[in-house]
Amino acid sequence: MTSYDLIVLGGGAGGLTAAAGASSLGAKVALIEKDEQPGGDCLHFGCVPSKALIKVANDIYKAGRLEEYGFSRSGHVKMDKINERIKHAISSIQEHDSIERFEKMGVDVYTGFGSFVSKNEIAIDQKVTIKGKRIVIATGSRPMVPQIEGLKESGFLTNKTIFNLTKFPSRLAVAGGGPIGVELAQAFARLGSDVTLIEREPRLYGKEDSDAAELAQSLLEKELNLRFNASVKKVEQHNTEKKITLEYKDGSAESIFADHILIATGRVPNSDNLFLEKAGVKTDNRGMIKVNGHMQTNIPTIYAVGDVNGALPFTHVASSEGQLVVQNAVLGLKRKMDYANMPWVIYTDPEVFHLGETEDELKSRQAIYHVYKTPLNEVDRFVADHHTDGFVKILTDRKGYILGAHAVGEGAGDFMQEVVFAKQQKLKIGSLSQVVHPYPNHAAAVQITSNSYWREKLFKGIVPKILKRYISIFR
Ligand SMILES: Cc1cc2nc3c(=O)[nH]c(=O)nc-3n(C[C@H](O)[C@H](O)[C@H](O)COP(=O)(O)OP(=O)(O)OC[C@H]3O[C@@H](n4cnc5c(N)ncnc54)[C@H](O)[C@@H]3O)c2cc1C
Ligand SMILES: NC(=O)c1ccc[n+]([C@@H]2O[C@H](COP(=O)([O-])OP(=O)(O)OC[C@H]3O[C@@H](n4cnc5c(N)ncnc54)[C@H](O)[C@@H]3O)[C@@H](O)[C@H]2O)c1
Repeated sequence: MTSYDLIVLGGGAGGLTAAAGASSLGAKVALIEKDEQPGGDCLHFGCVPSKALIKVANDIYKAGRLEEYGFSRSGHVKMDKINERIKHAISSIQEHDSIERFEKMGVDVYTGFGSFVSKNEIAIDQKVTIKGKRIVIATGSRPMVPQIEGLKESGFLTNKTIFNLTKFPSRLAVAGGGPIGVELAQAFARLGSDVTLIEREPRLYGKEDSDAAELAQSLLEKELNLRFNASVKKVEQHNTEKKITLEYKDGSAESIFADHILIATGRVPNSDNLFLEKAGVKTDNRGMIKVNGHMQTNIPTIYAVGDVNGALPFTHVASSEGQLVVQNAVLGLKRKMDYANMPWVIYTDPEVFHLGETEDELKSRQAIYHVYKTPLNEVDRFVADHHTDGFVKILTDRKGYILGAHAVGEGAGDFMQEVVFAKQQKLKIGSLSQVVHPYPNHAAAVQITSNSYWREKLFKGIVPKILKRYISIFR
């Protein structure tokens, strides 16, 4: 039986980072991936195809605005051309995640389904068994499909199938208003679909700061048919269309009609079928493999990273956890994950940026905090661009240390990055004021927000009194 320093189960964002990192340090590493090509959900069915689709959708939508300047636009979306763009993005990025590249790094790549035989042995397709001193579970998650009458019989889409449509859906129903639901609903609406988004809760962007959620939702309302406090009760196929019966929390019902229904109601971890019980690894009642801050499961030599551990289901989180595991499992360090500095972005247009605590979270822990907020109509570049929907909001403690930062705005996912740096480096908000921003860039929104910290400091309290006195003496 071949023995390894590290076996990595799953070749997505988390697993690939762990395998590459461990191998670069000289460890003997095995990577097991069930699909033909590594890359995981993000590359094949998630971030990459969705962002390729969003780009096309936004380009087409914005081209429609050219009518304001006397241009005219006509025609229909060609699904095959969109699919080509998506496939091109996937195949170009696939090169970084290819089996060949990992083999060149010295990693032994096994293609097959891995499952536990014991706490240090993994069987691949129940044919070959390999041994590992340490094992990393990085098997990701899959769509959670609720039990809905007639859904399976009528057929439905998930993120695994929506990027392969051959015919453009003129009417699309989307169940679930989380990041997957809102991003794809807006993209299809901008391509020309009549989209109805069905959300069980009373609002969208449930994990976002209330100000950001409220604004982003009000903007989406202009493009989508939104149904709140509603879930899908029944789906019936009538010739080429689906009749979708919605049930509201107040007991009322409504029927809508669509060509397709996308299910985006959450995720389930890929922890079943791994025979975790043979290794003694425990999961919680949702099947998430619970880990401590060092990413260790209840069996200290077995680690779990990425969506499967249920912490934060994002690609950059899976990669950061994979990096940390290399330090702990290969170098024997005791590093801990720092989720407080983990940003995320919902790529609707405008984008919604999130870092650290929201104002609601600060209120509920009765923290003393300050709010510095700039609407984008006070930022020259956004005014010139005619993109003033949005704001930057930075929340600090009494001393000016950043507790949270939230923004809505075109490009917010990029222009807010300097706040992530400042928070991670434990810098005060005032330090962002001292960074020179070339006029008139978008990130100036951050500088203007931090300037208000200085204004408050200089023009309130004891400082203005001292200053006045000093100037009068100086005169
Ligand atoms: C539509 C969509 C859009 C998204 N957009 C973003 C985004 O913009 N930004 C962002 O940060 N996140 C985004 N995400 C989330 C992101 O895709 C996930 O958080 C990320 O892929 C998690 O990485 P992972 O390594 O945990 O799992 P995955 O990337 O899913 O990798 C798990 C791998 O394990 C393999 N596997 C599973 N079981 C076994 C087994 N028993 N044996 C062998 N191999 C196995 C799978 O085939 C897969 O390749 C998006 C998700 C979706 C669905
Ligand atoms: N831009 C990004 O970084 C990005 C994009 C897409 C996905 N993701 C990641 O993938 C994860 C999964 O995304 P998701 O949107 O599938 O899940 P989610 O759990 O974040 O959202 C699911 C939504 O569906 C609603 N819902 C659940 N059951 C329902 C029902 N029966 N009827 C109507 N609504 C229902 C929930 O209230 C929730 O709002 C996200 O949490 C996110 O971390 C990230």
